[in-house]
Amino acid sequence: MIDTLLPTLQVPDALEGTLDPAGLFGDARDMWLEIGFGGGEHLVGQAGLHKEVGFIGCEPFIEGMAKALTGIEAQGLTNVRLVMEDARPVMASLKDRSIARAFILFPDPWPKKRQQKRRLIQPEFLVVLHRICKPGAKVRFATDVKSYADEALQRFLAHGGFDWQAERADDWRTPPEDHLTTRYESKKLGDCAPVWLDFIRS
Ligand SMILES: C[S@@+](CC[C@H](N)C(=O)[O-])C[C@H]1O[C@@H](n2cnc3c(N)ncnc32)[C@H](O)[C@@H]1O
Repeated sequence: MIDTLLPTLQVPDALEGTLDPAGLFGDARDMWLEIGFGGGEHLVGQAGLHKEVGFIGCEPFIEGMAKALTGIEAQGLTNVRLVMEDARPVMASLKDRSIARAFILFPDPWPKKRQQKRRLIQPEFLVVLHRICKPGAKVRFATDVKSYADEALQRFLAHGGFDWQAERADDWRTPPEDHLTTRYESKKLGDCAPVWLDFIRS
């Protein structure tokens, strides 16, 4: 059931591959997705700047959800739906080519070698991300962990359906002009300055 009154979204398993997110807002607007929005600073900030766009944010932790809801209410935003869940089943529920932009900002770094298999950016994750993104959709990945930056870049390019955005490929250490700083990013916990990888879904 999709709750259109509260800015939250429940996704039943039965919707696999069929949920058209544009329908959440009753029109054919572009839909942007943020995976692991943390406290929601970036999600809420972008939603305030782009009221014509519909946003879906996935974050399994209740503290982040509560923070984002507070921000949504404070700004009176009506263009955001939050899902308090692992993003992967949510992504699996979405229709092909239904997302115009996706953000994966400072995902859990799992820096130790034995933990790295838990990282979000896996080949099978990229298959689903590619399926749900429209051709030409922008996908932004950021991390401040060097081994994750290297691994994610290799995996995006190995997929074959994501082109590294040319102007950003020359300048991956400069925050993109349209970026809004996140809480985790400000903590500077990683082992390198943030790396910004912007891809275009081919
Ligand atoms: C390191 S924090 C970064 C949060 C935020 N993007 C920021 O930059 O402040 C990573 C976030 O991803 C969330 N997360 C981890 N696994 C996830 C998953 N499978 N789906 C959605 N969110 C996830 C965590 O709960 C956490 O809030």
